[in-house]
Amino acid sequence: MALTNANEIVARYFALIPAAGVGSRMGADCPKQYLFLQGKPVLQHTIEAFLACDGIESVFVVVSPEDEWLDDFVASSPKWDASRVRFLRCGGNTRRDSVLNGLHALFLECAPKDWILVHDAARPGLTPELVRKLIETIGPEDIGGLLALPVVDTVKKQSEEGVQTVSREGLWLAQTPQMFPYAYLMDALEQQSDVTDEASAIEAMGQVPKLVEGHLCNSKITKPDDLPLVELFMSIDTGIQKKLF
Ligand SMILES: Nc1ccn([C@@H]2O[C@H](COP(=O)(O)OP(=O)(O)OP(=O)(O)O)[C@@H](O)[C@H]2O)c(=O)n1
Ligand SMILES: C[C@](O)(CO)[C@H](O)COP(=O)(O)O
Repeated sequence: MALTNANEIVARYFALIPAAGVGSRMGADCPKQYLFLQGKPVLQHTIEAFLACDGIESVFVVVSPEDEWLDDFVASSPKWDASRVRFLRCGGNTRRDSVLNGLHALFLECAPKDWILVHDAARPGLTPELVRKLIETIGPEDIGGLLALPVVDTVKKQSEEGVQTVSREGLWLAQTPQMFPYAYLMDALEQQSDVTDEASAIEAMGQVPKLVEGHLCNSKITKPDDLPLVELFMSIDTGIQKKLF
């Protein structure tokens, strides 16, 4: 717990990276977080995006207890300070289970109001600028929020009745990080087991997460075609990306 000189509790920022998926839609011979982009594993890019942010106290990576690639990954990664990067072998059957198990594992490290930035390992194009933008946009009066992209294309909904055009007004595509206070997030995920992201659990508690515009460079690697797209964004000079915000 951080205290100011006046003994006031200062909320800290931690990154929690769910990296315990198998990448079934990618269909690779290893989980997609261990595939290489720009000469580095996807997971290393994601970790380093947070390490480049001074305000991030530590990065916790949740992997599967059965993960057989982690040891080689650690051996070939930079020798990160153990106080800044920690691997937690507590991944679960769903992304929500992995995140909740990770939060439980941090019970003795995090104070209730510490901010947890949950970020998909499969989003390696995250930039420090986007992390800072999220942190700076969410104030102490907010329950928290997430990076997201406003929908700019016409939206079609396909059903047994056929295809309908639905209004894009107010529609956003959720990204990550999704940033919420440690205790509130853990409580929300305890109560909501069938959610695909943290913000859904917070919404189910009657709260309104803040939507902060992200960027396509922060797209999730899900299928094989996503790899060259994300890699292309990684090759764009960061200066240009800064101008895009
Ligand atoms: N049980 C799970 C499932 C997913 N994830 C993580 O959640 C993020 C987003 O999930 P997704 O893109 O669905 O990854 P996978 O579950 O690996 O992919 P798939 O659904 O294609 O199997 C990924 O970083 C993934 O590693 C996790 O930590 N634990
Ligand atoms: C959390 C997320 O990336 C927000 O869009 C998305 O819900 C993850 O979905 P997935 O099916 O677990 O990839």
